Amino acid sequence: MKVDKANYAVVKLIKRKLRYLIIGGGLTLIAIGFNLAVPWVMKIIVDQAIPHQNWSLLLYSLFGLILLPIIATLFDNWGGLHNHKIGGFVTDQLRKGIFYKLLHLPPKIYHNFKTGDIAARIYSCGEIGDLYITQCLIPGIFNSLIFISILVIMFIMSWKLSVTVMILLPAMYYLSTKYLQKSRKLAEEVMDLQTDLNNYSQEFVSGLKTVQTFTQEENEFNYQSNWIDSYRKVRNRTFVIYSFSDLLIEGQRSIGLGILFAFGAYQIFNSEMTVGALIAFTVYFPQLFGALEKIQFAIAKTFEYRPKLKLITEIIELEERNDLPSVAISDCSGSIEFQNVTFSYNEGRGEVSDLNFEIKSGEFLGIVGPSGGGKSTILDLIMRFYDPNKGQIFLDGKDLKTISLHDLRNHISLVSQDTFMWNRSIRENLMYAKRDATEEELIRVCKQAQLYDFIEQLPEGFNTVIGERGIKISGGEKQRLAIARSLLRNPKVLLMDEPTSALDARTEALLQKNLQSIFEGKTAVVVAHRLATVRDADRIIVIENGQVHEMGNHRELMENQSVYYRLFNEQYKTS
Ligand SMILES: Nc1ncnc2c1ncn2[C@@H]1O[C@H](COP(=O)(O)OP(=O)(O)OP(=O)(O)O)[C@@H](O)[C@H]1O
Repeated sequence: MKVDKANYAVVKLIKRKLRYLIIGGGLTLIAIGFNLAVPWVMKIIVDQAIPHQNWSLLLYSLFGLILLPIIATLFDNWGGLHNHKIGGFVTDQLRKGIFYKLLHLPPKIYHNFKTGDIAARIYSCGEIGDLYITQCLIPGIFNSLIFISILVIMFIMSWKLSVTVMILLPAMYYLSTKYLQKSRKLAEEVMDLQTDLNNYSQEFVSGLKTVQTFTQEENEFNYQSNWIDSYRKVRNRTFVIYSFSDLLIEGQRSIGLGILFAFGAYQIFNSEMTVGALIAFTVYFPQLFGALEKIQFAIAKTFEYRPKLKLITEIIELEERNDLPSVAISDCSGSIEFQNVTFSYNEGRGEVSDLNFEIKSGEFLGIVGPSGGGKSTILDLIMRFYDPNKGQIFLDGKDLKTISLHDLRNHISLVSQDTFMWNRSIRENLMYAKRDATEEELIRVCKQAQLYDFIEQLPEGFNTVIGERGIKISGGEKQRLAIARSLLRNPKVLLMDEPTSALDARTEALLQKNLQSIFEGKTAVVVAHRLATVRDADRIIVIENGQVHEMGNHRELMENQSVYYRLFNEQYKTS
């Protein structure tokens, strides 16, 4: 079997636990030895102890017959424990590998994966380690040893009968592997369909409200039904293939045993073989077939798990950021500069181009402009979720790429449009930003974000659990919670993307009043559609089609009578 990149990753992991493999292997080999001795003892009883009425030999042999399988099982399980540890280790390492990689990948890469797809890959790690390695791969290797050992013993007992077995085996093996190839293809199909189901299930639950809003229940149900039907058909076909190979193996075994008895009897008639040897052969033969079955099973499972393993290693081997050597920054004043910055998500899509502007330390900068112009992209570039295709961004005169990512994000905090909250308590969600925050700090930031009154009314207060993605609190409360969480970090640079879009007019006005104190000593960059949010900003940048269209404070921009003036009048009229 070709060792491809995916298998190589597992081989590398197994190598790290070589001592388990050696100890487990040693113990299993001892178990194999004890097991293989059993038919030989039978031969001694039939050929020597019974004909010569040798009672002491019979007694010792009987002891052997009873004890050998028990001791073999003991060693087998002991060895199995070590193999199990290897499987567990591989599972853990693969899972940790995926989690670590996802935590460190830039969004440009992980946005290409679907949630269900990733969940399926994380689940598959357990199958690879616990099922594949412990129950297929390692037993497959040991059964190859058993297979060879039995053949050697058989040759010692009767080479003629062994040659008969050797002729039978390849023909049987060829037939079975033909079916295994078919099952490999089906396994890949089942895997693809399973991934689709995972993705769909995740989307389905999140989209239930939308389905009901647009009365699409029937269409969605039909879509699911078609999917479930095709999945069942593939599963059925897999079952038929597997059942047929079972039938094939059973048939082969029976025919083989019949031929063995016929030749064995013939050899006994010609005094070329003893009855004891034939009895031993009849015990070894099923063992030989059992070993072959397990080898076949291991090969079949290798085909089944290879695509899963490939999907896992595909994530683990993804390139992380190709950063320049970074420097730590313990303190920063918070000045930011964009120099000839051009960036696009995909070829020519979602572009911001040739951005040149400076944000002074302590300045309150507003960013406004039509939807899709590139405002959020600017914030993401400052956070280094993306890097410019051309040009540079500086923090305190240092290129962002040269600053340690950890330090950069310690000094800069982002309240994004799509705030994510864990299904945990308000306290835990807040303390996500600062693990050692005191009660006083929590209260202070919640007051600043106009959230404290709301928390005080809750029976559980800070300990209220807010549901998945914060579903149990309103959009506006979630937004204020996100602001409070960011403030807890006391960042030098505060980036806010539509921080008041979900607030009612009164709460917005209250928060607005607090902005001066919130922004004190910080550089603040606020993206807003509602121009009132940034009206008091020191400077406002108007972004249109990915470019800086105009810049100035509210009064200057109004005098300009350009895009800002138009937007302001549109809002003024509508309100
Ligand atoms: N992850 C992404 N992949 C590809 N294109 C993207 C991605 N995110 C945004 N875009 C595109 O980039 C452009 C700028 O998006 P951005 O979110 O920066 O605009 P915006 O000015 O903040 O818009 P809005 O005011 O509606 O939030 C848009 O055309 C958008 O479709």
